[in-house]
Amino acid sequence: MKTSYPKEDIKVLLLEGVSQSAVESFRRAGYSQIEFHEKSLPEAELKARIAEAHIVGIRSRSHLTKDILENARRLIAVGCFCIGTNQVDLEAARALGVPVFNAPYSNTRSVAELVIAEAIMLLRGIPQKNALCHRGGWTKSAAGSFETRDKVLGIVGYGHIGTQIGVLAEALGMRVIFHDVETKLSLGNARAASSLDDLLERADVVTLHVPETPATKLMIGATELAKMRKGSLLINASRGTVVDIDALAAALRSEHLAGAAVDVFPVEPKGNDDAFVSPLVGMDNVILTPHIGGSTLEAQDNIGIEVASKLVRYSDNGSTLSAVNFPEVTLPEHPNSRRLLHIHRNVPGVLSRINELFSAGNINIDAQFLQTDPQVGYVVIDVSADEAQAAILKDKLAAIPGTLRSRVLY
Ligand SMILES: NC(=O)C1=CN([C@@H]2O[C@H](COP(=O)(O)OP(=O)(O)OC[C@H]3O[C@@H](n4cnc5c(N)ncnc54)[C@H](O)[C@@H]3O)[C@@H](O)[C@H]2O)C=CC1
Ligand SMILES: O=C(O)C(=O)COP(=O)(O)O
Repeated sequence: MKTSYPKEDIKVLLLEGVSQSAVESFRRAGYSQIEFHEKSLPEAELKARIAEAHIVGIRSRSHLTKDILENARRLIAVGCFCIGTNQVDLEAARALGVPVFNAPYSNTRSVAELVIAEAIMLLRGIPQKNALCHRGGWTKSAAGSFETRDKVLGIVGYGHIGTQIGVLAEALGMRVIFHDVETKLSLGNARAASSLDDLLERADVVTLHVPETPATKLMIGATELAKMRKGSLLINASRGTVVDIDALAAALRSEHLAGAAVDVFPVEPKGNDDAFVSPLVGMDNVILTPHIGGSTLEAQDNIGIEVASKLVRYSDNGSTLSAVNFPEVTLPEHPNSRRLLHIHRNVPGVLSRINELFSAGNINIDAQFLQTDPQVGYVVIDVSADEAQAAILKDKLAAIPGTLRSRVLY
């Protein structure tokens, strides 16, 4: 399918070593201009590279701020090749007419498996026993070692990952309680705690699976850690901003907590060559992992295919289904029509200007699709027009006041 840019002119910028399955998906769909970087880029370079790109693919490291997005004048869409989308200013992207896609389930299982493994390891005191053996020590003892069976697992954020962990934990015989801001269907025998405090006071292992939002920022600080049971364990594979890391270090030093497993940090190295600095470094009872909760080959492969296919679909066909910041439209193929895409500020008068344009030009509309949210309107118009007429229509659409982005698909 031909788009208003010939496919060979569409520039795809892929950062942070997204899976090769993404590169292959773009190539199979006919995209040849693919710039691939193993790492995230420093801010100035990111700004410069993204200004040239039509499609950009990132993971959790690259921060797409309002300033960077405003500079990306050619940008059609953003793909987060991960679950979290907090690294993108979604409001700014929406206001610019740029849909953002992610992979909401493809690494769920990988995070859940890691958390279950960590719960078992922490309950057995393996991190400190392992560290001691590496130093030539030997403590064969059952002191401080427990089975998971019958222990209480407290899940904070009972969404895709939290529920998956609950199911796996029950298979081990754990008792699962959870806390969420939404009312959630309990899976298996899991029970909602009456509050976050209730959960913290009852759980042997607390595991965090909330997104990064203003409400979750530092939601686990000194006060919350003090409410956890003496000798209990904390796992954080959500976002580094959720836990006050200095307060966690203090709770571990005072032995109020028996151990922790931490995958995400308030400040993370930009790439594999940069140094990792944290107050938790050197604590034998802490499992430290470099934000690899979702980093399995299976997950990355699936994410590459899933997000690339959403980006290709939007680029080729205009469908925005499952965009996280944008009016969602599922579109049929349009074999016998030219398809015009018009994204505009949702202000009075834009739609009537669009329709006037077609009636004045005596152009027959084969199909029209419209979806709006309070800020943005997305209208898709299939017309019986030849290539030249469609190009003229596209220019006229782009000149309508309030237009954010417009494209034509031939
Ligand atoms: N370590 C890693 O590599 C990975 C980390 N993640 C992180 O895990 C997070 C969760 O992922 P999913 O389970 O897929 O998301 P989800 O959206 O399915 O679940 C999040 C749950 O948290 C709840 N929640 C939101 N704010 C809350 C609050 N203030 N208090 C209590 N509950 C609250 C929501 O209602 C929802 O049920 C992601 O947003 C991402 O930041 C995700 C994948 C990999
Ligand atoms: O999926 C997520 O939200 C993650 O945190 C995983 O991020 P990553 O793709 O490993 O940088």
